[in-house]
Amino acid sequence: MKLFGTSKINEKGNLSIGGVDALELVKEFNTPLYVMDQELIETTIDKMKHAFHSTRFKTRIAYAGKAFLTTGMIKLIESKGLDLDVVSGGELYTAYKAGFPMKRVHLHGNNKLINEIEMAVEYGIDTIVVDNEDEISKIEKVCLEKGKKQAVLLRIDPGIEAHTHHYIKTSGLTSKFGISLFQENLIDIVKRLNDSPYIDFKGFHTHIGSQIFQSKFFIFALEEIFKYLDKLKKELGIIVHTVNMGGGFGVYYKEGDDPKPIEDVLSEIITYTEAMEIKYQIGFKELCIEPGRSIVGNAGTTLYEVGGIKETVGGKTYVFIDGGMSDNIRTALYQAEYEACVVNNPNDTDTREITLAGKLCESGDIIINKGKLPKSTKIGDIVAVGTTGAYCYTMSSHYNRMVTPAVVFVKDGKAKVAVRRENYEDLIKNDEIFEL
Ligand SMILES: Cc1ncc(COP(=O)(O)O)c(C=O)c1O
Ligand SMILES: N[C@@H](CCCC[NH3+])C(=O)O
Repeated sequence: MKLFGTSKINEKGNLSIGGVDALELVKEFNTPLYVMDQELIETTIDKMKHAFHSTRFKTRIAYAGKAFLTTGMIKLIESKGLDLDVVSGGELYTAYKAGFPMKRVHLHGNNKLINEIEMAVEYGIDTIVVDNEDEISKIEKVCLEKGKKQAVLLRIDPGIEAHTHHYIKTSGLTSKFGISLFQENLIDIVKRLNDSPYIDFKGFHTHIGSQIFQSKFFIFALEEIFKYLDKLKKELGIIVHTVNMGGGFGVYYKEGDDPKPIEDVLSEIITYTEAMEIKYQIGFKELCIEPGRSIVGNAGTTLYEVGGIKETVGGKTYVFIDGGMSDNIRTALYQAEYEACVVNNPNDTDTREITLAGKLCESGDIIINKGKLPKSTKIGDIVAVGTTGAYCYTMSSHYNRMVTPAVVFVKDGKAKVAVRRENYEDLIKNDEIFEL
């Protein structure tokens, strides 16, 4: 398993993360356990901030909370000076309760509920990213009622087909997100936003998908947007303040993945935008991005205990773990691939092909298909699965009434609980006993 950040093999030959032996983490916090390498998150953010910088325009990085969000994570994001992208009332409320500055919050969603728009306007968040025409009337109505004006970006779909899994593409002519750049009445929508007394139209947003390795797709998207900004300025005299490029920067999951260092991708985007700005002279002032996975993905490791090993007559070897698709649905949903190791034997090269399977009542409850673990792997061993920092905790479920694992942050030899492990009482706390 490729190790990132502070993960290493310690003097006892065990995997350690943030200076804490993974076996000690298991003793204290049990399994399954999500472990987040705090230092790696912090250094990744620092690298991004350093690379995503221009002397020609302002830059902002908003962390996409959907990747991994807890109150502690929000505090970390705040301390690092990033903005926050939220996509529901629940995420917005978490940010509000965590004391995150609302002037650094951006709200997304293709079907924002009236009460979510009301919360956003009331809290005084920075930007609502308008996803479709119906939403404009909703925002205007809320602003009229509250006597406020709301800054918005319009999410456009530049029709760029990035090479990533079909389910995590968000651009293309049939996408559920945003308004196509090729939609005939786009210009009328822009005019409507620009003329609305309740709306401060700031510019455009786009997000072409997730886990994208080739930076050329971001460049293609930027090119389409800048061409459109030029047209807007020439035809309507509208000068756009902000362009938000979304997130989507790919990370390493398994052998063969070769993402460009994030700082190189971001520098490329800056260089290209500076060139576009010089070429078109459209007077825009601010470039934003919204990375999620590239901030937390490699920083997460999930620890499980092996409960059984089964050799099938068909020649497949299953290693059963005490979690599964309830804590990581990505393999079932996107055919995601991961690497794993046995925590007290991470470098053993005498391996065999295994299927790392969960304990849920579903044949597709697999974390790793065709993985490798030592032949010596046995019941009671602790298995670590790498790069589970993004979209695992946040996509966890209670299927089969599984409890959500604890999340711990590790740094400088200390582990801190970010989310306590659920217990069976938590599972029934909202159930009502009604008369039959
Ligand atoms: C609008 C928007 N912004 C940002 C992100 C974050 O993407 P990623 O985690 O791939 O950086 C997403 C998720 O794909 C998204 O839909
Ligand atoms: N949840 C997806 C990516 C995020 C999609 C959000 N637009 C994944 O795990 O890869």
